[in-house]
Amino acid sequence: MAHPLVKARNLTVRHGETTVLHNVDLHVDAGEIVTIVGPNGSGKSTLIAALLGGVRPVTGGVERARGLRIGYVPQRLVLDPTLPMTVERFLGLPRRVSSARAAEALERAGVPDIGDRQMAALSGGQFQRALLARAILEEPQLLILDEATAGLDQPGSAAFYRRIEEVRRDTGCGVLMISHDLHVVMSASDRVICLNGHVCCEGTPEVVAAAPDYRRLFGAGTRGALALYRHHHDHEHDHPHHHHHHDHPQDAAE
Ligand SMILES: Nc1ncnc2c1ncn2[C@@H]1O[C@H](COP(=O)(O)OP(=O)(O)OP(=O)(O)O)[C@@H](O)[C@H]1O
Repeated sequence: MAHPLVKARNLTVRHGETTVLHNVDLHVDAGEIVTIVGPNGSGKSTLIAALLGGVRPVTGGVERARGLRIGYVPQRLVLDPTLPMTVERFLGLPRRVSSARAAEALERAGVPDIGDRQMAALSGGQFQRALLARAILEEPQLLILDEATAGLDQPGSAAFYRRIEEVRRDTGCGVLMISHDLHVVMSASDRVICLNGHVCCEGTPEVVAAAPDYRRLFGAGTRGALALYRHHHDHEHDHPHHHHHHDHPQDAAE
């Protein structure tokens, strides 16, 4: 295996008395799109916080490639709606960037014309694109997105993920994201990790969609997502990889 950008090994994390993550292993290589799916409260955000270094594991650890540049798109960011701030100025926080660089990042994020708009006046989709543009400005080797399409409609989130794929293609960055949008996940990811306090199953979207643990967690959503995946990825089912742990399946469920 090539040197991963980030690698978590045997990660166990507690919040107070509750063990939120049990022995989680995960890695992301350059150029691949890895998506974490899992029910509410299954530890997805906690896992990302641990990878970013914001949460200390009880056991195990996280290795990042030396000097790794990470671009992070949060689930949401609340700005004071009365605060006047243009998109361009927002992109210059915390470090000022030239107008040319800001414009290029907006172009990459698919919203070339919003630089002079007020942040408070953006639609949900435009706002998330502005967050993506800000993450791109870091020239990340690893882009991490925590439910970046929450609140977007299906075409909006599909368009957002297409942008992510283009950024990956153009820059070669690795992408790690959390998503609840199973249809899109199944068509846009190289690898899917199904989390429920531990890694229930992982592998190509097709392998995960067929896994009993995934079906038990997501039930009816599975078939349509898989059909869509087959439609987009006909004949691209190489290197399936998939493992199971049947112990404590509901540990982290709320
Ligand atoms: N700072 C915290 N202090 C105490 N408990 C926490 C904290 N953050 C998260 N938890 C708990 O840890 C568990 C996992 O939370 P986490 O936010 O990682 O889940 P998630 O999979 O991202 O959920 P969602 O899909 O709802 O965003 C939940 O039971 C949550 O209540």
